[in-house]
Amino acid sequence: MNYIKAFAPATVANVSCGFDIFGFAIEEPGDVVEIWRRDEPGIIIKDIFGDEGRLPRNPEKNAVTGVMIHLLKHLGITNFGCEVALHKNMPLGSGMGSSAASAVAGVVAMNELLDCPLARTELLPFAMEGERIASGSAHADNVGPALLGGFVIIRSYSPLDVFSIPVPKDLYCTLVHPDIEINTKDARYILRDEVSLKNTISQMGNVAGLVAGLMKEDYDLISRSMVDVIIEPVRSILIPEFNKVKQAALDHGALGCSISGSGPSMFALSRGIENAKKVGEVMKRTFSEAGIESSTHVSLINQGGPLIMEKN
Ligand SMILES: Nc1ncnc2c1ncn2[C@@H]1O[C@H](COP(=O)(O)OP(=O)(O)OP(=O)(O)O)[C@@H](O)[C@H]1O
Ligand SMILES: N[C@@H](CCO)C(=O)O
Repeated sequence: MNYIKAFAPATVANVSCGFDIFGFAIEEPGDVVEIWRRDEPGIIIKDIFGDEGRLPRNPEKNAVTGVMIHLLKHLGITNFGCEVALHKNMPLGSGMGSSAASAVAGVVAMNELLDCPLARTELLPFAMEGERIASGSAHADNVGPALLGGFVIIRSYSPLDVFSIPVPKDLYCTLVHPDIEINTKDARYILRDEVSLKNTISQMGNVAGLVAGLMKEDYDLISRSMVDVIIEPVRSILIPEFNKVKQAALDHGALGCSISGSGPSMFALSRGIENAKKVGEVMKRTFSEAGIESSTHVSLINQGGPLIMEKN
């Protein structure tokens, strides 16, 4: 094979109470990566579209190619050469798993170009290295769902233990991205290292409730469990109008609403597409009343993850 074009989706990490351990993928948007094999060894970034010239062109510093370098090294391949084009279809520092979508599309495309020496699940540690390049932390709650699809749980980081759980068929996500930027690195830096026993107990109850609610298709339990007493109170101060937007979503039928990843995007879960759309409209309107432009995506939970769009 000489050419591969691959897609990987945006993701919602944390899902309220599950900091660094819960995430799910949505259907659109997502990043697209193209790779062309070439005769000389070495990876070259040929083009990046949609980043306004802001992303690193050095292959080691860009998540999309950094993961390819890690994969080739692991496989002991030293004489391989290719050119890479990245189509960025989501904003940087968005909380939509922008760096993760690039990393997953990159590692999946490279694995395909090499005739799939590794199974999809085995690509996860390499995709996580893309997150380390982007934010200094190799968290898996964006790359896990972008790679595997579905609602993903990271039970343990060491050893890595990651799996998907079923979700109700009529569960929709509304993702609203206000036109501001927050870097994951900064949003992690402001978190406290210590958590009180009281908050730990609340959070554990909600984590267990959310998993059970999703698996039992119990919408009320999902709703009661979408509470984050540890991270959201600290990070929400970085998002203008957070409390108003959240309240508007809840008042209009959302099961729950919180920060997507490290923000500034906010997500809500709703039962049925009509509810999810209505929730999106009020969230957007509430941002807009404060003079903040935003974009909205309404989607089922993406069960498929990445796609090979073309190969030859
Ligand atoms: N291919 C890439 N796509 C996006 N960001 C990248 C990429 N490669 C490197 N980066 C760097 O990663 C940083 C953005 O990553 P960050 O994790 O903050 O944003 P995000 O992926 O949108 O957020 P989140 O993980 O909260 O959803 C930027 O500083 C950017 O320069
Ligand atoms: N779990 C990570 C996700 C970043 O998108 C964080 O919240 O920092």
